[in-house]
Parts: sequence; C-alpha cells; structure tokens
Amino acid sequence: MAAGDTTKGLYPSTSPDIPPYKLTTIYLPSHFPEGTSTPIATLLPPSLSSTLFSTGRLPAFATPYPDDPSYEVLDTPTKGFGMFATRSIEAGELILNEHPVLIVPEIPLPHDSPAWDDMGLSLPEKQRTEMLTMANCRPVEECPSSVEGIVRTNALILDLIPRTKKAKRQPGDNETVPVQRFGGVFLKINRCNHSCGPNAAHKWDISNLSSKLYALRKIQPGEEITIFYTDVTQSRDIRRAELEKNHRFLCTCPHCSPSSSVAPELRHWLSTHPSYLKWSTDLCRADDTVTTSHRLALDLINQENAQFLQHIFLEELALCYAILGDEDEFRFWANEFIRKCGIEDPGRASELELWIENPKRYKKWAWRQKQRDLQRKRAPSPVYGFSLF
Ligand SMILES: C[S@@+](CC[C@H](N)C(=O)[O-])C[C@H]1O[C@@H](n2cnc3c(N)ncnc32)[C@H](O)[C@@H]1O
Repeated sequence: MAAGDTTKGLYPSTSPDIPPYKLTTIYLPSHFPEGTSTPIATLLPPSLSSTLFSTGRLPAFATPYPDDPSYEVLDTPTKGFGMFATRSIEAGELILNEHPVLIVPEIPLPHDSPAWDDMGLSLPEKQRTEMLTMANCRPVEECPSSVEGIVRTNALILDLIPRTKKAKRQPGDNETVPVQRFGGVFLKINRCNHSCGPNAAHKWDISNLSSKLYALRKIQPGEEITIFYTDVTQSRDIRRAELEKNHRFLCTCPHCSPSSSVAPELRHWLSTHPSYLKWSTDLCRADDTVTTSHRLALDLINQENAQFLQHIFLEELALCYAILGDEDEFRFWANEFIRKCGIEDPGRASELELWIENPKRYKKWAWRQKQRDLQRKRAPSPVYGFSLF
C-alpha cells in the first residue's frame, strides 16, 4: 500500500502574515503485509505540505516500535507518567525511533480554532485515545481544546525545512511564508520527563519523519529515562524560571538542589576554555593546550552527568589528534564520537569512519608537524659566532 493522505480544510493562524494552515493526515504503510499503517496528522502551510508529502519524499514504510523495548512507561509519584529503562542501555544506544502523531506550527492558531479538535479527530481511534491520555499542563480557560493543551505541553521542536532549501522561494509561489518552526507530538518519547542532568536526548530525522531517542550515557535497569526541555547550561534560577513559564512545573531534579556544587565549575570552564579553532591554525600555542583542557571538560561532564555537552569535545579531541598526527589517540576519540554521538550527528560519524580506515585522508592530518618542517626548511641558516669583518 502506498502512503495515503486525507486532506481536510484550511485554518487561519493568529498572524495576518501567515497564510492559513492545511490539515493533512498521512499514513505510512507498515513493512508487514498484515500490519496497520502509521498515521501522522499535520497542520502546515499548504506549500510546505505539498513539498514534504510529494511523491518519493515520504519514507516508503513506517518504522515499527521495537518488539523487545528497552523502556516502559510507568506512573511516578510526582511527575505524572515517566519512561524507565527495563534493562541496561549503553551510551549512544538507540532507545526508540518514533514517528510523531501530530505535527503543528509554532506560530499559533486561535484558541477557539476548530483545527485542534479536527486534528485529534483525524487520527484513528487507537492513536487518538492514547494521545488524549498525554499530559496537559494548560488550564481549560487558556486552551479550551484538550488537543491544544496536549500540543502545548508536549510538542518537541522539529526542523521541517531542509537546510539547503531554507529561505529559498519557489518560482510562482505567492505565499509569504516567514521562517517558521514546527513541533511534533510523540506518543512514547513525550513520556520522558525533564532533568537538568538528562541521560537521553532525541534527534529529529526529516528524511524518515521520525525522532530517535538515544542514551547520552549508560542507563541502569529501572532508572528513569530523562531528556531536557530547556538549555540546562543556564543557571539554576534561569532554567527553573523557564521551565515554570513554558512547562508549568518547578523542577526538583537533583541538579536543581542548591547544594549541587560541580555545576558552577563546569559553567566557568565552558566560558573560559581554550578554543580548538584558534589552536588548529596557530603553531604558537602548545601542542597539548586543547587536548588537556578537553579531557578535563569530559571529566567534569561525566562527574556532573552533563553528557549532552560531550559531542563537541569528543569531536574536537579526535580532530586535535588528527592535526597532531597521533593515530592511536585519533582512532580512540573518533570511535568514542561514533559510539556516543553517531545518532546525534550521523554525517560527522560517517566522515570519521572513513578517516579511521585511512587517517591520512583527513586534509589536516599531522598539520602541525608538516608546518614546523616547512618553517625549518624556509628559515635562514643559523649564524654561529660573530664575523669580525
Ligand atoms: C512532556 S510531559 C512528560 C510526561 C508526563 N509526565 C506524562 O505524564 O505524560 C511534560 C510534563 O511532565 C511533567 N514533568 C516533566 N518533567 C518534570 C520534572 N522534572 N518535575 C516535575 N514534573 C515534570 C510536567 O507536568 C510537564 O508539564
């Protein structure tokens, strides 16, 4: 069965600059002959809707839920439902690859728009019933439709406009579509509660219309799987205020306790650490300036369970050792990056895989030594002693 599509009406947004949104529900076919298709109800500008859902752009099949999941959704004493590990999960491991049930624009529709309820109704009963059990932190006076409340509580930001196409207008396209962000509601990933020291993260993959939830560090059986809803490198007061304003809860995670002492040290280090970019082109800096400081950063990150910050340090450590021409260390850090950050940054992970096979293919391989050799060749011969005349 090919991916199906049902189109309902057009719904005006609250902004006069934005054309009305179109409600389209797509169905991704199951891999299995007897399987049911996976619905995604979308509310998008018509031009984006037709680009995204044109023939050949949608994934051929829906990604199924795992047969033997490493997670379960359980009730918690104070945070509603949460997601918990059913077994040990390794750093970088995929926990779940999930399609959203709803895709909505960030620029709002009026609270009384029929679009919210129509979206909910356009889902098959199974998905609609599960979606309606999701958390809703908005009072009915603010969001009369529970679908809107659920969207405002749960939607995760999705990048729907492929990077190269951003800001490009199609010839003949009369719609004024400002750069917009979109959100997705996921039946399982959205059961993850927030922590300021999260052990998991999610990565949107537009080509598969799905988000991958993966472990940032090893997760023990029974441990809660948490993600972050706000920039957790900000101070405790700022992030707590943001969580209260946008998500309507007071964070009580262990990282928010006033006695949590490592956070200020890590924050100070992040604002003062030596720059890899400057080091990579400057022979005057010591060879080990960045490697020493990045290793210290990773120690602090691990102490503080701040693995959401590890990506850049792992990548730059691999690149530093490439520039230093140290094969063993390069391979070690490149493999660490691939293992822990391969889901977050698959493009960089495949480049590193190629360079591991033959490190000399990296264009700056052993750059520092090569530059020093060149400088030595170019330098005038040293003058030993003084000539009298
Ligand atoms: C995306 S939902 C997470 C799943 C939700 N607990 C449920 O029952 O479906 C977000 C809501 O969960 C609750 N929540 C998430 N993280 C929390 C935390 N660290 N402390 C207290 N409540 C939290 C808040 O009510 C928040 O509005």
